[in-house]
Amino acid sequence: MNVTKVTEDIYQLSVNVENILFEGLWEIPNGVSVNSYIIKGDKTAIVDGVCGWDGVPESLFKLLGKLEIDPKSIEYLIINHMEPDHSGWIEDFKKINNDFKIVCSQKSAELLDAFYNHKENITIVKDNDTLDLGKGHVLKFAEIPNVHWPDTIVTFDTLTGTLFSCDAFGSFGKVTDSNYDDLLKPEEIEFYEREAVRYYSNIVGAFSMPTKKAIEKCAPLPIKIIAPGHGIVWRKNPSKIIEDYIRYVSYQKGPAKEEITIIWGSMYGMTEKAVNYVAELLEKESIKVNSHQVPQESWGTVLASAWNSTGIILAMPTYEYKMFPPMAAVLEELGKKKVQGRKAFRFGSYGWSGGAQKELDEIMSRYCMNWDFIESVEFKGAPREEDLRLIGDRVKELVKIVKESVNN
Ligand SMILES: Cc1cc2nc3c(=O)[nH]c(=O)nc-3n(C[C@H](O)[C@H](O)[C@H](O)COP(=O)(O)O)c2cc1C
Repeated sequence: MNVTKVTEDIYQLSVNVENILFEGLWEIPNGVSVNSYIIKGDKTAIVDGVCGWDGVPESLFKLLGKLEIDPKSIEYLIINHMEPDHSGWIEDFKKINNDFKIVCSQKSAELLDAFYNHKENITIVKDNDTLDLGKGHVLKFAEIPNVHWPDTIVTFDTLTGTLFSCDAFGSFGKVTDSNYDDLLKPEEIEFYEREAVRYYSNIVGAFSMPTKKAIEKCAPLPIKIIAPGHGIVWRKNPSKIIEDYIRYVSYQKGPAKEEITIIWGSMYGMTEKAVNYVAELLEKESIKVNSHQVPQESWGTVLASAWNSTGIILAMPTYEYKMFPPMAAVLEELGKKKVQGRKAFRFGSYGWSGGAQKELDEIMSRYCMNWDFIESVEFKGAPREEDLRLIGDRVKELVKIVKESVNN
């Protein structure tokens, strides 16, 4: 647990979570932080909570003691959204203070009842409602539904210009007590940028349109600091994470970066021979390439690369008259996350009937993915010289199309 000062009267309590699948599903090789904030006016408020506090209430007492905060003095608990990674601690919080008011959206209040059977002392807030904590800390609220739960709000401290943005502007990656952009080295900022794409594509990406609306809604606020529910706090250059998020939103429909992601699977190495040929060929082209074998690599990793990439190469054989199953699973997930408008090419081996291509076409159409494909190459058994040559020509054509579409 890290306890740090964000700015005058505002503190962050943050916990790193590791060795779990986030949402029970997404691999987080570099962990994730869950951040909570305390605002000390004449009255004290806590914004969101962190799940997984150990030894509550003792450890929490100790931490709040460090900040010279009497837990019983916390008058307001502001719930930006009810997802249990931020709200799962309410029961524990009640152990240290049972006399507090909850501030949240109408939808959060309904979820609070459903998840924790809590109905008392709730103030419902809507767009532009305010809460005066004293000492100039007037908090203003804005509803940003579906970023990423339907009940989500952001809380803005008008005195310090701090936006408590919940899941918006968040990233994966565990933090230290230097989790502020002004305290991090450029390579550490790059690390969090990679983790932000992974977080965005895995967790928020399906809600890119609501995220776009949320960014537009927050734009008029005089934001000086962005304090998200996950990842680092942006104090020196908050516009960096806003601009990054604007890019991530736009990547959903493409074009994205000048990158190609190869997603491939192979049972007996026939398709793999052609994948290796393509990988060697691409080394000579000046374009960034990510290559992921399924099912060996996780959905989350594949999705993060695909989100960033304008070009996608799919390579898989036919399996029981359909596509190699882990490829179908990954592609369905890309479809559900609405990864659209990619420039793409597919090749793969078959034994007798084929069938992979038919399922690929069905998935593309079912999820309205709108990928622009160069004609596929299928080969029986092992790829011959002429198959590899044809595949190579089409890969070069893809590189050209990707570059043109990014630079137009
Ligand atoms: C379990 C299994 C099911 C298969 N089903 C089909 C099929 O329905 N139609 C077909 O044309 N080939 C089928 N094949 C043959 C493969 O597509 C062929 O062996 C191909 O070369 C495998 O490529 P890979 O080594 O890249 O996995 C199947 C192979 C296996 C092992």
